[in-house]
Amino acid sequence: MSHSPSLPDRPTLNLDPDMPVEERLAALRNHFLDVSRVHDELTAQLETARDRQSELREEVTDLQAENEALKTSSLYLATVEELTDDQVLLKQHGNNQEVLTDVSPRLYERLEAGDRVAINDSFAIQTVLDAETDARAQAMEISEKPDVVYEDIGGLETQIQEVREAVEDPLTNPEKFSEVGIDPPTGVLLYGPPGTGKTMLAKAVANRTDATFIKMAGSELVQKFIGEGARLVRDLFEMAEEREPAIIFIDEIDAIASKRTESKTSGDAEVQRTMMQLLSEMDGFDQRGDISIIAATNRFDMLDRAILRPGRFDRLIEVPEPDAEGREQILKIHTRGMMLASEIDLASIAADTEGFSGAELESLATEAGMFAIRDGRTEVTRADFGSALEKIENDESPGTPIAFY
Ligand SMILES: Nc1ncnc2c1ncn2[C@@H]1O[C@H](COP(=O)(O)OP(=O)(O)OP(=O)(O)O)[C@@H](O)[C@H]1O
Repeated sequence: MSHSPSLPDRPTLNLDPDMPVEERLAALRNHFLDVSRVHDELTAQLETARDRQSELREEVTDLQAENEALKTSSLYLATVEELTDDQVLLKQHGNNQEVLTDVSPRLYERLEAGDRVAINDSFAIQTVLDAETDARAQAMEISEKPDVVYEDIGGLETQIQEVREAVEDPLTNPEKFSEVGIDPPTGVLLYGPPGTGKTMLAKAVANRTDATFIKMAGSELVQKFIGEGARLVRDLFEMAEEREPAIIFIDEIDAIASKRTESKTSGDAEVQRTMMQLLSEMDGFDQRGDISIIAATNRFDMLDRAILRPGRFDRLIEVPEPDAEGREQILKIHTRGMMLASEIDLASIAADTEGFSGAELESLATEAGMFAIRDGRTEVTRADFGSALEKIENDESPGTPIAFY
């Protein structure tokens, strides 16, 4: 939309010195009138521009306020039920509570019944969710081809083998299963401590099978999108169907599938609904074709056993902390691109890092590299790894159960 109206023509004055005085005077008078008219026109245009400027300023202030509000708090989702003269009737998702709320004129103009909006604790509308900001897009991470390959994963040969059998084979050689007359596993659950490579395994199998990788974090389902969990789970499976072959990866599944707690708060009911939706999606799963589902958890002990029944997450794969050999392989992977001094023996660093996860070993290598940079070197030495170990040890809060030798 353009707001620059065309400028009036500049008045011209032709004075012939041979003209009689009266004619020249008349020409000058006309010119004066022309100039005054142009002046009035320009003044009017200036005023319009000023009005527009202050409108835009107001819009910026509104947007800044919206932006601040969005940054500061958790938001709840609601649907616009009805627009009254100057208020909006909303129905909050999750608890179906109906509220009448005031909105700024700018927002009011944008709203229609049926719109989904994010509201704060005092039911003020913070934003209207359109196609791009829809929770569905925000809650899921979709990647056509994740860039992790099996060779990037250290110390998990058995787990890689198991994941290949349980996920890769059903996608690439489904006849193997039909010939033997068995159903491939429905869901695979990877469990083990944080940072040990569970997400990497899921990404690598998606890379290998050219499947779309769709990740959703269980905690986000119930914390960030309050009232939306069940719908997002439904969307997740729909999205996978649209993009098959696909691998659905639900990280932190314990957030939606924990054993029931004693308390009966509305939060629990919401988590429960999300889990029920997941179970019903999985139960209707075998007609879905080329979709695999992998979940991960650090809290196997907390899981509701209902999700482990046959036909649900019926293949469990433990992804443990790496042993010394695993740590050496992981260090090898994460120092691949580094120039290591010849004195460095990764096996001995592996021996010194008992209790480290893959993610921690990766930070160790990065820290060692940082020490070399600080010292103006491109080659990384054994001493850099020593300093990195010390730094990580000091950064750990007291009582963190990581053993250093
Ligand atoms: N076995 C491994 N081999 C190589 N790198 C690893 C390994 N495990 C972890 N890493 C490194 O740590 C990072 C985090 O790993 P990943 O996200 O796969 O862990 P996770 O088990 O899914 O953790 P969380 O349970 O916290 O989600 C990886 O990007 C990788 O750089």
